[in-house]
Amino acid sequence: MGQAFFITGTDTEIGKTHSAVKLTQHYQAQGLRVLAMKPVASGCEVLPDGSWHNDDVARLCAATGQTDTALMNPYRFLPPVSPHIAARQAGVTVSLDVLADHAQRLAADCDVLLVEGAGGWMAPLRDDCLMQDLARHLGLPVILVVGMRLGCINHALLTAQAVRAAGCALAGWVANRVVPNQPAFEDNLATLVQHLGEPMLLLPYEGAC
Ligand SMILES: Nc1ncnc2c1ncn2[C@@H]1O[C@H](COP(=O)(O)OP(=O)(O)OP(=O)(O)O)[C@@H](O)[C@H]1O
Ligand SMILES: C[C@H](N)[C@H](N)CCCCCC(=O)O
Ligand SMILES: [Mg+2]
Repeated sequence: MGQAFFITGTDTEIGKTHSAVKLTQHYQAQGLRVLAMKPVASGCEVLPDGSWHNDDVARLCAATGQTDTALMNPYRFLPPVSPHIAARQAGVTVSLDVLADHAQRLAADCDVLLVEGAGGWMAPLRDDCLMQDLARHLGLPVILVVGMRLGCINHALLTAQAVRAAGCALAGWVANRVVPNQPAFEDNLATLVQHLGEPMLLLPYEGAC
């Protein structure tokens, strides 16, 4: 069994999936076999042929070559809302043990497993369970994706502090440029480096990708 990481972010829609795809390519370039997991996907659609589609699942599978979406994404919900609300509306209770079982099966089959959370570190999975509880239950070191834009220093440092307070290891962070010209980008980056160390990856702004 190889390495596995839990990918969290400074917010929703700041590039966790984008970064997971880039990390996948980064490890693949080293000759490593990478698999991905999206434990809970809210914001799905049913296609005309009756199959379910979720953007994150599709992008991760395209990057890794996975086809067994039920294994890598055990819980999927239609509305694009917080997982705990989507699950409640569907009458489903998200089980950390089920997710750990899927993660173990995937990890056994690869060199690097990337598990992408939903939303940020404290996005709820149930009324009594946050994303951080899943990361801790899986026992995974955490990669923090920072969406580089105004406000991200505060969000990044709060998240890093919360990761450590939860007893999880912060394995590293990714600087993901989500806006084309962040004012004083270099100074923002230097401040994050001062507190978090050098990023694992620095991802450029790619326009609408
Ligand atoms: N470096 C980048 N340059 C340009 N666009 C980006 C970049 N990173 C992310 N985006 C875009 O921002 C949007 C959100 O990115 P992404 O889906 O990776 O976020 P996320 O954190 O995974 O969101 P969620 O919480 O829904 O899982 C997407 O449309 C994506 O293409
Ligand atoms: C639907 C969306 N794209 C994400 N997958 C879920 C974001 C959950 C955020 C919860 C919150 O912190 O308010
Ligand atoms: Mg995502």
